[in-house]
Amino acid sequence: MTRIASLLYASLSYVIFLASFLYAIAWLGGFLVPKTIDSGPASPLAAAVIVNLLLLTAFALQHSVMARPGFKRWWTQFVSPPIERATFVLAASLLLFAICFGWRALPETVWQVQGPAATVVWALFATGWLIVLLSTFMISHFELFGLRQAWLHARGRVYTTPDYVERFFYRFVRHPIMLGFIIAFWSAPTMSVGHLLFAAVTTAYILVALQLEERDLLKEHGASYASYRERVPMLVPGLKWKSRGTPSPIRHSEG
Ligand SMILES: C[S@@+](CC[C@H](N)C(=O)[O-])C[C@H]1O[C@@H](n2cnc3c(N)ncnc32)[C@H](O)[C@@H]1O
Repeated sequence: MTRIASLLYASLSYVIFLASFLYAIAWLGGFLVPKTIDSGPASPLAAAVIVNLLLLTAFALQHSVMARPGFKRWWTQFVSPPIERATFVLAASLLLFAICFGWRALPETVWQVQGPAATVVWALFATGWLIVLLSTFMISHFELFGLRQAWLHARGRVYTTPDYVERFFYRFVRHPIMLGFIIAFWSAPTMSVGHLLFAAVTTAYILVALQLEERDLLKEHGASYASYRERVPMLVPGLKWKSRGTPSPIRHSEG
């Protein structure tokens, strides 16, 4: 691909990501969009669960496989490195749309909160998504979504891998993006069976995916990431929850 074509491809992939991200917020919140998590024709319980689990598994597999360094090394024999991340983002966004449109509704209510409590839950829903969005800027938003790589290539600059960061939310937890997702996924004033299935499966997937991500981060950043892992909790601010993996050779006081 030429440099300009790569940049256009990455930009298009970013626009599709933005559309899928906004759609997913409205889909989960049950507002503004034609198809939401609880809308659509009724299906038998077993069929709905199987279809929904298959959709979530496709998304999880794409994310976990395509994000691994070994896969990237193999994959970049066929896809040019400056658009590798944009291709990951495009695949993830299309699968997110597939979840939104393919999801079989299971609208029976599991729990419901009303009045001021519902307002609090909506505020948590908004806070979760805001944490996700802000956290992407605290690491590197444009790197995460593949634009920085294509931009550097278009300008003829050498690509440099960004270092891991410990600023802002990353001072309090190591995975604020995933924390934001978990808050948003569980914050539903009316929790349906389908929404509960979605929240439970995605939370379980996040906990597994974080083990894989941290294993890669440890390999890439070595002792400095091991030290960060010892000092900063994984997901819950103030709660030191040790991840499994290589213990750090460095001793640090808890803080
Ligand atoms: C979808 S982001 C999720 C980041 C993090 N797990 C979170 O929940 O905030 C995944 C990318 O973030 C990168 N990453 C994770 N922690 C990071 C940190 N502290 N600083 C910079 N990049 C980080 C990983 O290398 C990976 O490419």
